[in-house]
Amino acid sequence: MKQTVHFGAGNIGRGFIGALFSLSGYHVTFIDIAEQIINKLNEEKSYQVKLATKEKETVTIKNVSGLNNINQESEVKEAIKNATYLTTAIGPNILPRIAPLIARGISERVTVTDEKLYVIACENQIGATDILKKHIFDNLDEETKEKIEGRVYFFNSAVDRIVPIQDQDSLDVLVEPYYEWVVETIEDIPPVKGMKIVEDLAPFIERKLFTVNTGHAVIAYLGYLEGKSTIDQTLTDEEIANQVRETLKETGAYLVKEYGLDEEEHLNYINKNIERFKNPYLNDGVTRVGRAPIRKLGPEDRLIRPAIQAEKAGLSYTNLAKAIAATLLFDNPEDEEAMKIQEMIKEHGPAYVLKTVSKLDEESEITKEVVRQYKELKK
Ligand SMILES: NC(=O)c1ccc[n+]([C@@H]2O[C@H](COP(=O)([O-])OP(=O)(O)OC[C@H]3O[C@@H](n4cnc5c(N)ncnc54)[C@H](O)[C@@H]3O)[C@@H](O)[C@H]2O)c1
Ligand SMILES: O=P(O)(O)OC[C@@H](O)[C@@H](O)[C@H](O)[C@H](O)CO
Repeated sequence: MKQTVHFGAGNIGRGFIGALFSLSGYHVTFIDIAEQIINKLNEEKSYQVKLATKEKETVTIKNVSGLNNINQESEVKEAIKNATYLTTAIGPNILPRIAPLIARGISERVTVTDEKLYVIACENQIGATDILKKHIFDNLDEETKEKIEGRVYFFNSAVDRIVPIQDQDSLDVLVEPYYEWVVETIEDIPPVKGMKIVEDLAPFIERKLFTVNTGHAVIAYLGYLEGKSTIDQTLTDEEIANQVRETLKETGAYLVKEYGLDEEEHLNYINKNIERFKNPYLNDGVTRVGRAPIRKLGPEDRLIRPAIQAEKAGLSYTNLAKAIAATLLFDNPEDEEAMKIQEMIKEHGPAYVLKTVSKLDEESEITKEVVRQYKELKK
């Protein structure tokens, strides 16, 4: 049986990427640090992916097993040796931590086989596979780096499926019916059901990140401020729903200009995504969607990059500025990054966060607008 290795047996790992490989005839070895999930995968050897619809359709995912990357290094390296694909859905911040083990696995693999290995990071981050590749290469010797040529391939990708936080006692995963997985390559690679191949990922990842994730962030942060708990519940608030639409008009104007998208088609894409957010069966929490605000305020991420690009293109970014201001007010005590931001604001003020986290000049027009809106929202 064909083999694949997937790092991160969480929501997207089990509910999307691992499931697609299993349905394409692969045995999926999930690698994770969560001992409970790994044990369950090895005991139960299958799980259900349940659709968040009225009918609650389910698909059984078979041929799965698990390994712990902390205490099963030799087994993980063996799995990497035998795999056709190596994918991740672990969170962008974790990529540097798993890279040394992947590098050791690849180093051993290229001494025993010439078979091709395809590495794809499935994270909400522009160029995530490039970043993972850099960390892997930092852990390889010169000889291995040369050997990798023509044997190990790295493809960037965009991954889209809303998967909320799950009941931790079961391997089953509730997912929305919609999905899109876009992979950038010009190589002729082994088929995987549901994987869409493109030559240029930029319009796909930016369209996804700056529509789905920007829209999601607006709902999460404004919803949190209003004391809402889920995304669909927040969207019943007319004012917030309108704010989402206005913000997506701003990112849309940039995307249409930058990538020559058809305006009407893009408006349909926005509307389709707003409908996805309204799914009442997902029960997706504002704190999950708003998680890790330091990452989300990064210069290349869903809020800052479209604001910078809009400003450069002479387009409006006031609604994006409001979303950024709301992010600065996300004070969820259970979110480590939110707490760090709150401490920074307390000591140095909001402009300092934008300077250090988002790399925005304190005197920039975007910073001034965000700070103005921060003060308004705080009232
Ligand atoms: N959930 C979604 O709706 C969704 C959709 C598209 C993309 N994504 C992206 O997919 C990625 C994963 O998100 P998720 O929602 O599945 O998160 P998750 O928290 O459900 O899953 C992450 C998994 O990684 C594991 N992990 C953490 N640190 C690890 C380490 N050092 N070694 C091994 N395993 C480790 C965790 O135990 C967990 O099982 C993120 O980049 C996210 O942005 C998520
Ligand atoms: O995963 P994050 O933290 O980057 O973003 C939170 C959500 O917006 C995200 O997980 C979406 O549900 C997902 O990107 C939909 O494809």
